[in-house]
Formats: sequence, C-alpha cells, structure tokens
Amino acid sequence: MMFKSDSDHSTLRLWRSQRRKKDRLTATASTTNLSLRPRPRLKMGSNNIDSFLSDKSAKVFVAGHRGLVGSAIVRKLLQLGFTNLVLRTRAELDLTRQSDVEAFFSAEKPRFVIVAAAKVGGIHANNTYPADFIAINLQIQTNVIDSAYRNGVEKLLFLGSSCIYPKFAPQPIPENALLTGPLEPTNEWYAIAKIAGIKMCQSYMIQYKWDAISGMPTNLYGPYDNFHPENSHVLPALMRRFHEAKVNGAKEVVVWGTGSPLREFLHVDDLADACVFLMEEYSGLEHLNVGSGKEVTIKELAELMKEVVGFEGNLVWDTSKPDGTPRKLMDSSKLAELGWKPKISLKNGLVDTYKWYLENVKL
Ligand SMILES: NC(=O)C1=CN([C@@H]2O[C@H](COP(=O)(O)OP(=O)(O)OC[C@H]3O[C@@H](n4cnc5c(N)ncnc54)[C@H](OP(=O)(O)O)[C@@H]3O)[C@@H](O)[C@H]2O)C=CC1
Ligand SMILES: C[C@H]1O[C@H](OP(=O)(O)OP(=O)(O)OC[C@H]2O[C@@H](n3cnc4c(=O)[nH]c(N)nc43)[C@H](O)[C@@H]2O)[C@@H](O)[C@@H](O)C1=O
Repeated sequence: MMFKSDSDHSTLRLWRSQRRKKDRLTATASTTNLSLRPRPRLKMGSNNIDSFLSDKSAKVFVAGHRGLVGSAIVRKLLQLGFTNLVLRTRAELDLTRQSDVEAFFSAEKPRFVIVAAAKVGGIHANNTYPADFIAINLQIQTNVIDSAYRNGVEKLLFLGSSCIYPKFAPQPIPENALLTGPLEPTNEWYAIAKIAGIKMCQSYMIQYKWDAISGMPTNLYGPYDNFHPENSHVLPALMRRFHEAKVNGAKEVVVWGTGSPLREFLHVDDLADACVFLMEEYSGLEHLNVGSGKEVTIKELAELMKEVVGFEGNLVWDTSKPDGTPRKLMDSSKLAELGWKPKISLKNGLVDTYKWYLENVKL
C-alpha cells in the first residue's frame, strides 16, 4: 500500500507491508529514489526481526526519558512489554557532548532510538534564550542522530514541533508548508534547529538509506510537564497559576496576551502511542504531523482550566506579553490515513493531568 502527497520529497510508504515481502532489497523502479532499503550489514540483533513491536527484548534508547514526552514513551513501552530500555539522565550523559554520545552508542549499541531530549520551553523561554534554543538543540540532535547511524541503530524517530511551520501557514497546516514562509519570531531559533533535525534525518535516509523518521507533535501536555511559572508552556503555566490562586484565595489570575490565539493540544499519552505507531508502521522520507485536530482559543483554554481547577475568581489579560503565532492547527490527515487517531479529549486530559499535579507536584 502506498500513500502519496504532492511534494517532491513526500513519498509516504507503509513500509511494513513492503518489508514483509521475501526479497526486501527489491524496490520498484518508481520508488527506488525515495524508498528505504535496509542495509543488511547494519542489521542488529540475533533474530533480525524488522518490526519494532515484534521483539520486546530489543534495546531501545529513549533520549530525554524524564521529560514530558520521554516519560510518556517509557510508560507506553513498559506497558507494551519492552524489557530492555536504555535510559540516561542529563547528569549521566550530556547529549550536547559529542565524544560522550559517541562513547555511549559505541558501548550500548541500541537497536532503536527515540529522540525526546531537547531544550524545550514556552513562548517566554523561547523569546528570552534564543542562543540556548538553537545551540543546545542542534548539538543534541546532531550528536544523537549521527552516532545512532554510525553505531548500527536500525531505526530512529526524531521529534520536531508544530513551530517549524511559517507563522502564516495555511490552516490546517499540511506537511508541505515547511519552508514556505517566514517563521514566528518568538520561536524561530528553536524552529530552525528542529527544521535542521528533520533535514538531517531526510539526508541520512537519502544518502545512507537509513530508517530515520520525524514526527511533528502539536502543543503537548500531561504528567511530568514543566510547571515553571515563566518558562513553561501555557497549559501547565495556567494549571499552576489557577491552582495557586485557588489555594491562596486570590481574586484574579493573570493570563498572558489577548486570549485570541488558537492552539491545538494533544495529551502526551496520545503522542506516545503515536510514536510507537510511527516506529512500527512508518518509514517515509517526509515528516508527519501528530495532532488532535481540535483547536481552542487561549481564552477558551483559560476558562476550561478555571473550571477544572475550581478557581472562582476573574481572569485578567496581560497584553504586554506576546501572543505568538495566531493559529497553528496541523493537518494530521496523513497519519490518520495510516491508521492512527488520538483518544483523549482536552477536558478529560486536563482533569487527569490536574489529578496528577495534585498528587505529584510539591508547591
Ligand atoms: N512540550 C511540548 O508541548 C512539545 C514538545 N515537543 C518535542 O518533544 C520533545 C520532548 O519535549 P518535552 O518532553 O516537552 O521536554 P522536557 O523539557 O519535558 O524534557 C526534555 C528532556 O530532555 C532532556 N535533556 C535536555 N537537555 C539534555 C542534555 N543536554 N543531555 C541529555 N538530556 C537532555 C532532559 O533531561 P533531564 O530530565 O535529565 O534534565 C529531559 O528529560 C522535544 O523534542 C520537543 O521539541 C514537540 C511539540 C510540543
Ligand atoms: C509547543 C510550542 O510552544 C511555543 O509556542 P506557543 O504555542 O506560542 O507556546 P506557549 O504555550 O508558551 O503559549 C501559547 C499561547 O498562550 C499564551 N499564554 C497565556 N498565558 C500564558 C502563560 O502563563 N504562559 C505561557 N507560556 N503562555 C501563556 C501565550 O501568550 C501564547 O499566546 C514555542 O515557543 C515552542 O516551544 C513550541 O513549539
């Protein structure tokens, strides 16, 4: 089965059905240039099984396993029965250090890699620390992707972000809107690093026929999010602010910007499910959007958060803070065509995340 889009580099392939064919190295003439052909000399593991899910003893390195995304991926893999996860904190392995990353891959030889380690933050952090956002992310992803390739990793999943798209991209944003216009200034440094990560995966796929894919998640939330008052994303920031206001009996809560920007939110457990799906089902050159398909204004999000947390005061809008991009709803129809859909509604996800927050976050 094959899916095609209209971009030059966008032959989407349901690789699994192809790779089950007996002669796996035979590609059709029409797909030879963009297709992924395994490199037998780099095959790892004694049983040589292609499917990610068919060997739960395969060694999987989840980079960034204590973060929002990495921890959800680890939960998902453990739930699926994976028994050989390789995990390192930043203190144990600083992924910005090339020689340390090379030594780690050379010693551990993981069979699969999911890159969920990055310098991440909300609109204020991105705007305030542009050098960190471009430099750290370029370093982490370059070191991990290159070392993974050089040490025989079979498949790697790189995670970007919906901020890679132009500020005024068509809505919902298709994958081929990439590099068609200027970026949102508040996060262009981070976006440039993420775009470089996508291009690096594509280039290794083209030159080395290596199975390095990219997923572009929309705005995420859930357990183990960053609840920092200034540097976090809007959803955890508001959860904490409303909670503290409720506990302290405050009459109002300040929310940044005008409240008019639209954002699409996806629960991180859905994202983790999508990551496993991509590892199992997808080996195309093009990055794939991973979204919920549902958007809300920041004002609607704040009202919903107020209700979930049980704060009874007023909202005050601080319009001196930036709104950022006006709208970034992603078109995730390609992923849907492949067979993946999110399950968790925003309301249910907020209720669950607030429950987790009450049980786990110490104020
Ligand atoms: N959060 C969101 O809304 C979205 C996130 N994404 C993407 O998902 C991925 C994960 O993001 P998220 O989970 O939110 O981020 P978090 O900040 O929650 O987690 C980042 C993880 O990266 C690790 N890390 C950071 N720097 C280093 C380093 N130098 N060496 C080793 N490890 C490091 C951290 O390790 P430690 O805990 O040890 O410090 C942490 O575990 C990123 O690629 C991000 O771009 C995409 C779209 C939206
Ligand atoms: C995932 C994505 O996240 C970032 O982009 P963003 O979507 O603009 O991120 P945000 O969650 O920080 O803000 C969303 C909206 O919400 C408003 N807002 C209100 N009140 C608060 C507030 O208290 N905190 C924050 N952070 N925002 C607030 C805020 O003004 C903005 O209008 C990228 O930099 C980049 O990291 C990236 O890829």
